[in-house]
Amino acid sequence: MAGGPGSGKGTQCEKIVEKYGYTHLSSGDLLRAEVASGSERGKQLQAIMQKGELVPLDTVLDMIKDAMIAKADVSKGYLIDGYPREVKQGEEFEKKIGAPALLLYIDAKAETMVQRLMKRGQTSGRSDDNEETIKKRLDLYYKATEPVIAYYETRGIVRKINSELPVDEVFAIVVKAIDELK
Ligand SMILES: Nc1ncnc2c1ncn2[C@H]1C[C@H](O)[C@@H](COP(=O)(O)OP(=O)(O)O)O1
Ligand SMILES: [Mg+2]
Repeated sequence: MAGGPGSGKGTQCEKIVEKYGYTHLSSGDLLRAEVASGSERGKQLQAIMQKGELVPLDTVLDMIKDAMIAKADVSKGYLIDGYPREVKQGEEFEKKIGAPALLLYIDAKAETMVQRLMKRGQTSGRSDDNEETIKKRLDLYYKATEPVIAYYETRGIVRKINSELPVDEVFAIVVKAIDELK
């Protein structure tokens, strides 16, 4: 699953997990868990995320891979949220893990994403949900992450989802895209 910060990825993932029982892996959540553990690596990650930058590729990919392996026996499938963030991450994922079956592209306007993040920032406790970091995250999204979508478009696995709609309407489109796969 791809989409800008605040586009609604986490919200839709939660609903997908509820309906399909897939294993949800959010690269952001994995990284935040590492930060919360207070480890040395967590401290380095915190500094990078606070600036709205991308953490080193190998760190994220190893975390995702470990989490996938941990669930391999019981998983009905994996839902990966917020990764790849740049084309290089996508290429490495294919090499180390495999090719994804579907890319859900959760699409909202920049203005909408900023509004949602500012609102989320009132309660999320996320140190990157502030105006300055949000702006950097959006810039980075347009620069680094949008090309990822073009990369997967050439393989015909991208389904673009209009995330300007209310949550349940967005989810109805998501369900259609997933069910078409089966
Ligand atoms: N379709 C929608 N309509 C209105 N608000 C939405 C929405 N989808 C998500 N939101 C809200 C929930 C959150 O407070 C905020 C960001 O959503 P999120 O799921 O945390 O985004 P992401 O994981 O892509 O950063 O926007
Ligand atoms: Mg999220």
